[in-house]
Amino acid sequence: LKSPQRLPYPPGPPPTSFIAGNMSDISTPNVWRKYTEWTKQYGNIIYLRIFGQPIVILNSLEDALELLERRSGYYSSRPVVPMYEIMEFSSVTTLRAYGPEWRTHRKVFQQAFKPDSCMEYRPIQIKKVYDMLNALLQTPERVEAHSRRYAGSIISSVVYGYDIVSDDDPLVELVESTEQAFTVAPLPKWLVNGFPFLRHIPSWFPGAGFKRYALSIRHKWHQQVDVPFKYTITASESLGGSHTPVVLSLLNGYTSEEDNQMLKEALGSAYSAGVGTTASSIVVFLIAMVTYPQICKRAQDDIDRVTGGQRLPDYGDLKSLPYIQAIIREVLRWRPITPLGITHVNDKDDVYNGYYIPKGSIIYSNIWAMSRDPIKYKDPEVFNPDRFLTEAGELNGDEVSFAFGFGRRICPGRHLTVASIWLAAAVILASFDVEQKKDSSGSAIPLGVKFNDEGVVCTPAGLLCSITPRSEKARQIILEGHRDVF
Ligand code: HEM
Repeated sequence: LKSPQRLPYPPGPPPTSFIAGNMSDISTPNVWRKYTEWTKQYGNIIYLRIFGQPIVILNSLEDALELLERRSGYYSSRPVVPMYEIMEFSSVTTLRAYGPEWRTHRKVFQQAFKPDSCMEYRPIQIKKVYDMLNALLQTPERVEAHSRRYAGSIISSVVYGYDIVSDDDPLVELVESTEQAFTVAPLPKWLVNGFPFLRHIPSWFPGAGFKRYALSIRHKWHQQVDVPFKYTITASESLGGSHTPVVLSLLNGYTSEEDNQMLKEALGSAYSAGVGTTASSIVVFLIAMVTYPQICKRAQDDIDRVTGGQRLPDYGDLKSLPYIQAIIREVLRWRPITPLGITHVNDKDDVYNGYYIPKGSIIYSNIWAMSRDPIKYKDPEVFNPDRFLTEAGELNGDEVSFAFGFGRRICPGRHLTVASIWLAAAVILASFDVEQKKDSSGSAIPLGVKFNDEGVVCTPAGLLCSITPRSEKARQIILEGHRDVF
C-alpha cells in the first residue's frame, strides 16, 4: 500500500507566487463564486496552498458529508488565525479548537438550544415579534434595525433575561463591533495572518494599527462575555416570571471556576453567532418577497386561509403553513449567510478518493456551490419555494441543513433561528404588503441592497422597500396584540 504522502494532492490551480502560493487567487470579492466556477476545471475537491498552508475546498454536499460528518472525529478542529488570537476569539465557541473545552461549550448549547428547550422560548419569540411589528408600523424604513433588534432581543431575553429596549443599547453596540471583527479578522489583508511573528510588535509601534484594533476588540469581547452574565446573577431576584434565563437554569451545573468561565463564553458566543445571522435571513426573506410579488401573494393567501384575516399566525399554525416553511428553506438556500461555512481543520493525515489530504489542512465547505447544485436545484438563481414541496403540497425531506454546516460542529442555534425566522416571515406577511418602493412619479425605486462580498459572512445591507399595513384590521391586530403581550 502506498503511504498517503506519496499520493497526489487534490487538483487545483497552480500557485501564482513562490512564497504566497495561491494568495492572489483567493483575494477577490465573492470568492465562493470563483471556487464554484473552478469546479468545471478541477472537479469538486480543490487544493490550494497559501504561504505553505494547505487549503481544501469542498464544493459538493457528498464530499462535505463524507469528510466533515462521517470522519468528523478528526475533521472538527479550527485553524489558528493570528488576528483572532490577539482578539482572544479563540475562546468563542465557533473558533475554539476541538477538545475538552469546546466539548463543554457544546454541552451548554445542547442544554440551552436543543429542540425541547427551544419550545420553551416560543412565548418570548411571540412577544418580540409583536415588538417588531409595532416598530414596523412606526418606522418601516428602519426594517433592518428592527430585524436586528428582534433577533438580538430574543437571544438576550432567553439567555440573560435581559430586555433590549432600544437600538442604542450598549449590548447591541458591543456585539456589532465583535461581529464585524469576526468576519474581517481572517482576511489576508492583515499582514500578521501571513507573518504570525508580527503579533509580538508592541501596539504603540508605527504601523501596528492592526494590533491596536485587535486589542480594542479583545476588550469588547471580554465585556460582552462578562457584563450581561453579571447582570443576570445580580438581578436574579427580579428576573422571575414564566421564563428562567439560561444563565440561571444552567449555573448550578457549572460551579468550578473553569466551568463557569466556559458557560460565560459559550453564552456570549450565542449572542455573537445568533444575531446578525438571524436578522440577515429576515432581510433576505424581504428581498425575496419584493422581488417575487407572486410568491408573496400566494403566501399571504395561504395565511389568510388559515387565520381568516382575524388574527396573526403563530406556532400553532406551523403545520398548516408548509409554504411559509418552504420559503424559509429557500431563503437559506438562495442567499447562504455563510457561503464558505466556517473552516474546519483535520488533525491527522487522510486519503480521500485517492488524494492525499495533509494533517492541518484548512477545509472550506463551499455552501454557495452546494446551494447552486444544478441537479438538485434547477435554475438555482431563481427563488422558488416549490422546490421544497411535494406534488401534494407537503414539505419534502430537504431541510437545507448544509446551510448550518456539518458534523460535530453543525450550528447548535439552528432550531432557535429557524423558528424565529419562520415567525417573523409569517406575521409580516399576515400584516403588511411588502413591495418595491415608488417615487412621486410612480416609478419603482431600486432595492439598493448590497451583499457583503468578503469575509466569513455574506449579509445584505441598505434594503429600500415599502412596508405598509394590509388593512386597518391588520393594524388593529398589531396594536391590540402588542398591548396584550406587554
Ligand atoms: C440563519 C441563521 C444561522 C446560520 C445560517 C448559521 C450558520 C452556521 C454555520 C454554517 C456554522 C458552522 C458549522 C460548521 O463549522 O460546520 C455555525 C456555527 C455556529 N452557530 Fe450558527 N447559524 C445561524 C444562527 C445561529 C444562532 C441563532 C446561534 C445561537 C443561538 C448560532 C450559534 C452557532 C455557534 C455557537 C456555532 C459554532 C459551533 C461550533 O463551532 O461547534 N447560530 N452556524
